[in-house]
Amino acid sequence: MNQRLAVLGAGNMGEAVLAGALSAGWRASDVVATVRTEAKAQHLREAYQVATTSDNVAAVRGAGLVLVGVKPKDVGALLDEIAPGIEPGAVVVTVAAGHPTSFYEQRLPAGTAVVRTVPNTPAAIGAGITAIAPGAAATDAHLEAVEHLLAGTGAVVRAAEKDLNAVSAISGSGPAYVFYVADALAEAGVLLGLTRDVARRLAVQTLLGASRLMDESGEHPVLLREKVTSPGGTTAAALRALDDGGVRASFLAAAAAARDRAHELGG
Ligand SMILES: NC(=O)C1=CN([C@@H]2O[C@H](COP(=O)(O)OP(=O)(O)OC[C@H]3O[C@@H](n4cnc5c(N)ncnc54)[C@H](O)[C@@H]3O)[C@@H](O)[C@H]2O)C=CC1
Ligand SMILES: O=C(O)[C@@H]1CCC=N1
Repeated sequence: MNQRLAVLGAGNMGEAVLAGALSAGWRASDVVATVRTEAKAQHLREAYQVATTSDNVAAVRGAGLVLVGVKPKDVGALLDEIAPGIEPGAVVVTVAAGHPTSFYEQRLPAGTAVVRTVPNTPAAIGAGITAIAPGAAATDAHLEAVEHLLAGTGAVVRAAEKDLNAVSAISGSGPAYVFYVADALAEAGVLLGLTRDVARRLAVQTLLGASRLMDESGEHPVLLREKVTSPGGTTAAALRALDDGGVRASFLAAAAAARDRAHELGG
């Protein structure tokens, strides 16, 4: 498989993967990204010195790695468009939610290796986590090539394809849950009379510090929570209010809703 990379749809995720590939050592001269607007093309050329085009078929010709970065609703038409241009031996890597690898295999030349991935937006700063799963024709060597492609975006884990919609519900959508909590915490500070600026800084730095503490200490979140929660103290009063509000149950329902929606998007 050659090292030429075609990124089809360089939006939030496509651009993050592109940036990660470059930071992992990919040569900009080996990358082409497809775009729909000249403004986006100019941004990509200036920020990354990669080639850009609006022609998906031209982009996949000569590419050993093809990244599908469009929305789930646009994947089918894109695959029909590029199928005649796919190089023998190319690996098609997708970030799109929902569609199983069989959806790609039915539309691409017989025997095309497909690797389905679930990334998340912290990939843009090299702090993401991506789960990858092979389609029917993808070998261990193909998975290793995708791990190399994604190395600059953060952690990469292998998963069974049947679990990818659950992964999407936890880590794919997860950053949105965290931003939701950050916003709610900051608004709570405003309710208590803090300025918006101070409330936002307190919320963001608290999430950052707590995340680093979980990571660096390796301690279970329950133990860390207990260390904050003095018997009869303020945190216990707050946690009771969260439980009364059904927050834990809401997270369970939210994850199940995201998993089910991914299944729907996959047709
Ligand atoms: N945003 C996220 O947190 C995550 C997104 N995903 C998946 O990543 C995919 C992309 O999502 P985003 O990057 O957020 O969307 P986005 O809308 O930012 O990016 C999609 C890009 O594809 C372009 N595009 C659409 N049709 C095209 C075509 N035929 N040829 C070339 N370019 C085309 C659009 O102009 C846009 O720039 C989706 O399938 C989504 O399910 C997966 C995990 C996380
Ligand atoms: O909301 C979505 O559909 C995509 C998939 C996971 C995160 N964002």
